[in-house]
Amino acid sequence: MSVHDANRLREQIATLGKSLFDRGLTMGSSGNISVRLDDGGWLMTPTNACLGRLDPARISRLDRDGRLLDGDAPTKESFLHRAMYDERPQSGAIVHLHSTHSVAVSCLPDIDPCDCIPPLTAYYVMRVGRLPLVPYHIPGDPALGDAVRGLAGKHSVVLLANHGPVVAGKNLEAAVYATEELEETAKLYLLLRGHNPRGLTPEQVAELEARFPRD
Ligand SMILES: O=C(CO)COP(=O)(O)O
Ligand SMILES: [Zn+2]
Repeated sequence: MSVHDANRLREQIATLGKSLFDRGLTMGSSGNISVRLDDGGWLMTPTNACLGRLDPARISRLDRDGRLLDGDAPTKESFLHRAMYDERPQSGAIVHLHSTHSVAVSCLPDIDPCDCIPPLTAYYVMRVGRLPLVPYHIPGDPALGDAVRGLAGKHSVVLLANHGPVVAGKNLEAAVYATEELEETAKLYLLLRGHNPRGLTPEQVAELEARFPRD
């Protein structure tokens, strides 16, 4: 990958990070973003950085073993990102946010831990699919990496209990789209609780999965 391409990815992380932050999809210095590089390494947002005010030049660049090559120290969730990439060779980017409605769902006592949100809409099925819950861990716990390993092969999106979503995509734009779709569907799910909503049928879900396979 040329320096020009790596710089373009740094700019894209900063631009999309600001877009997510400006729309209130994550607050303060919460959340982190990473992109896989051609050499097997990664760009990751620095720890304690605000996604709304990233300096592209200070974004952390790690080698394939996770060693910092340049930029500020990486997110404390770098273990989590790397575990997800290990299981998903098809994924080129990961977004983790503390998006309010998704976090709210992650705190509910009665959700199905294998499938936290029912298939309410077509785009939710197309972008997210079945959403498993990862048991609570303290942020930055390396054990969180091990906890997602078992799930990430089958699921591009997982929900960390009492914390927030982790979303992989084939590229950063795809990961951001899936994050947005999850947050809006979490909002719909909360709006509809107690209303006995009519979700998509298994046949409708199967048709979407055949026509619009997720990566
Ligand atoms: O969301 C976060 C932890 O889960 C933010 O952590 P970092 O600031 O280390 O990226
Ligand atoms: Zn977090």
